[in-house]
Amino acid sequence: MSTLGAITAALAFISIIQFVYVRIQHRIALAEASRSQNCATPPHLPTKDFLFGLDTVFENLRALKRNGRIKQISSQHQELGKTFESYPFGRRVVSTVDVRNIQAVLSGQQEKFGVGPIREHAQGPMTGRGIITSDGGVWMHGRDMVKPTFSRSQIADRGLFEGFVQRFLQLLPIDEGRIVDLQPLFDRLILDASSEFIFGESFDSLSSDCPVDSKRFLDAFSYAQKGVGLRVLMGKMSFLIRDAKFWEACKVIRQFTQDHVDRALSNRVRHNEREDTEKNIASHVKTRMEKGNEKYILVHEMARESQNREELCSQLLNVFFAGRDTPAVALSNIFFCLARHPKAWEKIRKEVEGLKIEDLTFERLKSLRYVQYVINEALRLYPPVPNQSRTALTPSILPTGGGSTGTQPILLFLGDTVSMNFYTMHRNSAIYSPDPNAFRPERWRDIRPGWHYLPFGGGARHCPAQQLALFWVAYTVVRMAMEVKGVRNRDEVEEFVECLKLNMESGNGVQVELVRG
Ligand code: HEM
Repeated sequence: MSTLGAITAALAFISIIQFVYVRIQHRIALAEASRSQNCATPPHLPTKDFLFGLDTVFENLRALKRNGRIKQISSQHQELGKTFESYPFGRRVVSTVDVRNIQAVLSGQQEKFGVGPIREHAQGPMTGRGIITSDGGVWMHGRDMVKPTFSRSQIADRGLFEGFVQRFLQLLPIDEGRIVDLQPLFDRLILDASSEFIFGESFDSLSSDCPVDSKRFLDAFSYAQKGVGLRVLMGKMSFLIRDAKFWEACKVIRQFTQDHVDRALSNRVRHNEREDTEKNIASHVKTRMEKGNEKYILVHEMARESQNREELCSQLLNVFFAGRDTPAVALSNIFFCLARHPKAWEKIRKEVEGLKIEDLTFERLKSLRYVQYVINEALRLYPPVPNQSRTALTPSILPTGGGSTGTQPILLFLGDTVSMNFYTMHRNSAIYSPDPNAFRPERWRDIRPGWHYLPFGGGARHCPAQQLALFWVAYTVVRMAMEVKGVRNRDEVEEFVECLKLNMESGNGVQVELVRG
């Protein structure tokens, strides 16, 4: 063995000893501190590897590979209760579907929990630090920057979205007796709408001439997204991944975004010269409402709040990362259910009978009760974001889940992870009976589940784009109901095959045949 090899082996050995020592210390400290504060540990996920939990890691990876990771978590909860702990790679993860714990993490004690320790490292090279990756000041500033635009987007130009929907409808093979997978088409619809909203220029993926630089950006984005998934999995060991293409993709993404930011900043200078009489944002909004059809573009609105090129670029990429496809996944999951429940589609058709395109305002869509029930129900059963994690930024206490009765508080140490599974929580029979696993939109007539229903998250970090996303989703459902009489399932597999990338979508797509109304 060369000298270098010997030094590397020695260093690796010392690191392992150090790791083991810290783990043992951590477990002893945890047991002692728990006792002194009347806390108790929750049930453990059975493991043969008490130090590194490698069997847990491999079991999780196998479940992911056979498209069953979320179902695996659900059955672990069925076996072990609402809260349990495991030690993948030796790190403590407390998994919970108990609403009291979830509320504490996302709301009551939210300042004690963060996303930064996992996301900044994994996603930072791609998007930089911003609203999605970071905690504290960077997160708060991102939130302040996007908030006004998202609340104003409700009065945004509907005509623009209608334009995208018309292109989308033209691509549907209605009455052709052909099977179509709606999933990639929804993806293109939302990509075009979200790129227009975020960058001010649609990627035009629904038309055949998608511009070359948009295509390059998108390819780089998909590649880097996969890289981020792997980096989340590998955690601190990510330095072992040797993938030059990932870093090249990150460069392409940032360059593309910087060009848009530069344009927005120079527009702003011109805009200031023209409109230096504008006194405040409120009067600006009023002017726009009077004009009626001006567009809301995130990069322009954010350039009002900050002129820092790097910061703008990172915050924009953070938003694009969160919103590029989630509404498309929501639409796919909704149509997955509708294709299997023709009666629900009939009821939607009945509800939209007589509506015209110009009637489809934000308020009108909200008032279509059955459409709203269907959306709620599909997002309950198949939430696009089925799982969320937070890392303890300081020692903290979860209110419940510990001890033999599962009711004692649980002590968390700095660096422990809390993993919350919304998919399982959304199927709680105490809230969603009868048939919590069945698609029954009518149940929404009588239930107000509050914290038991979190497709858009909860607390300070809940989705700031919820209303905009629900508008896009409801608008598309209604426009399809105006054009299409029958959505017939043509997928031989009846049940949902889970495909977990960053979101959870149907692994078999949404294979249907469409019949004109
Ligand atoms: C149906 C579609 C959508 C769903 C189901 C959804 C779901 C969520 C969820 C569950 C969270 C919370 C994540 C957490 O707790 O860490 C979140 C956060 C976020 N979403 Fe959405 N989202 C959707 C659409 C969008 C769109 C269209 C955009 C942007 C155009 C967007 C931008 C964001 C941002 C920026 C955050 C981070 C908020 C923060 O950390 O303060 N989302 N979303």
